[in-house]
Amino acid sequence: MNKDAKFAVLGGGSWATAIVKMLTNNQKQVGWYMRNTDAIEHIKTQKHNPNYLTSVEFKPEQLLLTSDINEAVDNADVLIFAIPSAFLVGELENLTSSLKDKIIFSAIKGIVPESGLIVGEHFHEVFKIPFDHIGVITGPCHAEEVAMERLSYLTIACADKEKAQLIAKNLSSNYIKTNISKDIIGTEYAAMLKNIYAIAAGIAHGLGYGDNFQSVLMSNAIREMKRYTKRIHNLDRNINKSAYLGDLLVTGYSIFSRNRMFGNMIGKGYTVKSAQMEMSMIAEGYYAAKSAYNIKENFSKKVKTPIIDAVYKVLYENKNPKKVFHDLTDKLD
Ligand SMILES: NC(=O)C1=CN([C@@H]2O[C@H](COP(=O)(O)OP(=O)(O)OC[C@H]3O[C@@H](n4cnc5c(N)ncnc54)[C@H](O)[C@@H]3O)[C@@H](O)[C@H]2O)C=CC1
Ligand SMILES: O=C(CO)COP(=O)(O)O
Repeated sequence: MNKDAKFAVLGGGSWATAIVKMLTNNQKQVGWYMRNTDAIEHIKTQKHNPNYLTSVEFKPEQLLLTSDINEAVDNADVLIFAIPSAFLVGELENLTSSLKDKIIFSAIKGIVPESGLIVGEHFHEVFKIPFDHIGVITGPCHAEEVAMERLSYLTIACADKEKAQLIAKNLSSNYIKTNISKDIIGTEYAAMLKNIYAIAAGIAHGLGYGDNFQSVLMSNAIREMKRYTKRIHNLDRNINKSAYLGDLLVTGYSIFSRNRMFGNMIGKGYTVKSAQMEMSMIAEGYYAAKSAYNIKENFSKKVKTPIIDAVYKVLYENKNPKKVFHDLTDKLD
């Protein structure tokens, strides 16, 4: 593993901006691909992303900004994808450069809707990237708190420990601590599932349920996550670790969570469409609810997922949230 590996971040949203900030603490130069050419010009002249985490100041000479995905890929060894899952396939359609020998890390917390695969699996299946060249960057970590340099912990999962250590080292700083993990499948599924549970927490809040119920919801959510991830990939994992329970809690409770915010609007009576239009950011759990529901419907041996089912009914079957959550309360303990 080349210790001088060059990094590129792909994406122009809040998480990509936060990751670039973390990397610039350790790398002389970081590649940064985003579609928006106006934003690129703004970063070059005004030193900050005009649309996301505007308080984060960059040194433009440290950034290799480009709106050409191939240029970013060609100039880097390690590619960190932070494009929302719903737009990943569209972005990858522009790719003509080879991904062979590249190390691909996903910071995306979702399922690729077109393939129904988590991002690592998608790169493995579609681009034939070997699993030891694929990894996951997960939280609990909100981009907004990285911008404020509030102490945060990341988990870096990869089958190849050396690669996980390299990524961890390059993201670390006085406000970022890192753990490494081998559970690439489990951490990725957990990161996708917790977004659905955060939507549930938001709906419950919007409907007027209080903290007492929220804690029961979260307690049931972690058990549901454990059952689901075990059925997907039966590994002896400690579901109480930060990458699983920690990420569920921060997304379920934080004021920065877009998934919770989205759910809250639904609980308050917004339609799905109007809630999405109201938000200038992505709630991955909206897409994940459909994919996670469809995946588990195809499990040969059924797994009990009352919370995913409830969110799916509200978002995709246009069922009344009040009635669905009333029914859900009888299924929790
Ligand atoms: N924001 C956070 O704190 C964290 C986010 N993540 C994950 O990072 C991924 C990216 O999310 P954020 O950066 O937070 O999103 P965001 O909501 O901040 O930004 C959305 C991004 O999507 C782009 N976009 C919008 N429409 C598009 C289209 N049609 N085609 C291509 N791109 C389009 C926007 O230009 C923008 O770059 C998600 O999977 C999210 O779950 C993971 C950990 C923390
Ligand atoms: O993954 C996250 C925190 O770890 C971000 O969650 P939201 O997308 O709900 O803001």
